Amino acid sequence: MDQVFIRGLEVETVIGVYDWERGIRQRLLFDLDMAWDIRAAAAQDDLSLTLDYAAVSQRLLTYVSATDFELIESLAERVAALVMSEFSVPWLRLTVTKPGAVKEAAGGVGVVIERGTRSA
Ligand SMILES: Nc1nc2c(c(=O)[nH]1)N=C([C@H](O)[C@@H](O)CO)CN2
Repeated sequence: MDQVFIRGLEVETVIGVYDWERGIRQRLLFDLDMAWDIRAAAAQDDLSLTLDYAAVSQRLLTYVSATDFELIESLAERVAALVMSEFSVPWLRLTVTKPGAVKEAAGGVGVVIERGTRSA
């Protein structure tokens, strides 16, 4: 299964459960692996036949920066649904990392979700 990916997309948004988090913006990182058969685009060297990672990135920057969820789980579900419906992605794996949430966790903390159907 071919994939188009995005790594370490940084977005600042309102996110968090606690009162002190509701009035600030915090940095989140998004990693996305998205199923896409790239053969037609490669054969014709044509961007319109593939999944445009720049377009997906821009959409996520716009969407996420305007949200204010408490849980990263809630945000992850919305982002996955948006990417699948707006870009016709049949399967994805999404990692949302909240880098500053646990200071002792050097690599950040977060969630990983997989949604959709992954073909062979
Ligand atoms: N599984 C989760 N655990 C926690 C979350 C979350 O969104 N998902 N959020 C918090 C707080 O907002 C925390 O990030 C503040 O430092 C705690 N645990």
